[in-house]
Amino acid sequence: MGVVLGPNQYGKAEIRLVAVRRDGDTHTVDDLTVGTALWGDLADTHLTGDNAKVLATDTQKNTVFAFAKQAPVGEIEDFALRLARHFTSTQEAITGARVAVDRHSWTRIEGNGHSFTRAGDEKRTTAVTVEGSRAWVVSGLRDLVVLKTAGSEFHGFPRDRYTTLAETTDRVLATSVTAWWRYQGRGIEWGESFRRVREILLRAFAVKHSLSLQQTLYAMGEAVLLERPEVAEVRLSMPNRHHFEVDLSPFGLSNDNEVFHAADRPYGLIEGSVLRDDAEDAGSAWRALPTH
Ligand SMILES: O=c1[nH]c(=O)c2[nH]c(=O)[nH]c2[nH]1
Repeated sequence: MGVVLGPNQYGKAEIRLVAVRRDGDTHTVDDLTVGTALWGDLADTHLTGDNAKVLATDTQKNTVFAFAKQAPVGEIEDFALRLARHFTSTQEAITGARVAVDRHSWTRIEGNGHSFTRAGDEKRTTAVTVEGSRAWVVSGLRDLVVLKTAGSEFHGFPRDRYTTLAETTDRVLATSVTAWWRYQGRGIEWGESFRRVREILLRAFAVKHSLSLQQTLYAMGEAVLLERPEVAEVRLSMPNRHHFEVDLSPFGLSNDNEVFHAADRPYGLIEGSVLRDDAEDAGSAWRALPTH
């Protein structure tokens, strides 16, 4: 029997970077979590411990901080592309790099140039992969929590001996959306595209009369692809945040779809991707994409 080294990569995960830019008393905060991953000719370190080709993960972390000083962070896609290209172009052994960035948003406290409030849990994300002269960009968002109190049904599912779930034609539908979308083409306005895709996802969630969260997922992905030519594929992960009608009959009260127990676990987890049938090949776009 022989043993060989399989696919591998290494980098620094969850680098917490906060960069403040000051324009007089008007300050801007870039609050990012950055992850790097490099791959290439790295058999030696695994097989013999020879580290001659291993750019230390500590150096990768330092590079992220230094880049934030040397130029404004700007759009997270551009920041990630600059870093990934730096690693692949300066280290001969490194043939590929993925840089993932989450942006945590801060909202200015009205009337004050240097005080902020955390805008909630939602994060804007990107994961950029560079191999040689090629680059792939997968951007998205995480923890966008949405809820609707009408326009959601769930029925017609099989009833076997273990089924207790009641059919419903009027339920509360809630989820925390994680979305990734893969870009194709050139000259993309990252910020504008992000804002438009986010709007489209929200509108589709709100407007689509839902017979299942799966149907809503497809409608959300489809809406993005119909309106945004720069997007080749959308992947969605949506936990079903169940809202169970509480039985108030022990208290002599009726419950006419008004009072719910919002259960946090377990939850249904509905995931899927929607793509153009003529999408550009995904190449290495999804390689090593962090899914947490
Ligand atoms: O939209 C839903 N999809 C399911 O697959 C499912 N399963 C379940 O118990 N409730 C729901 N709701």
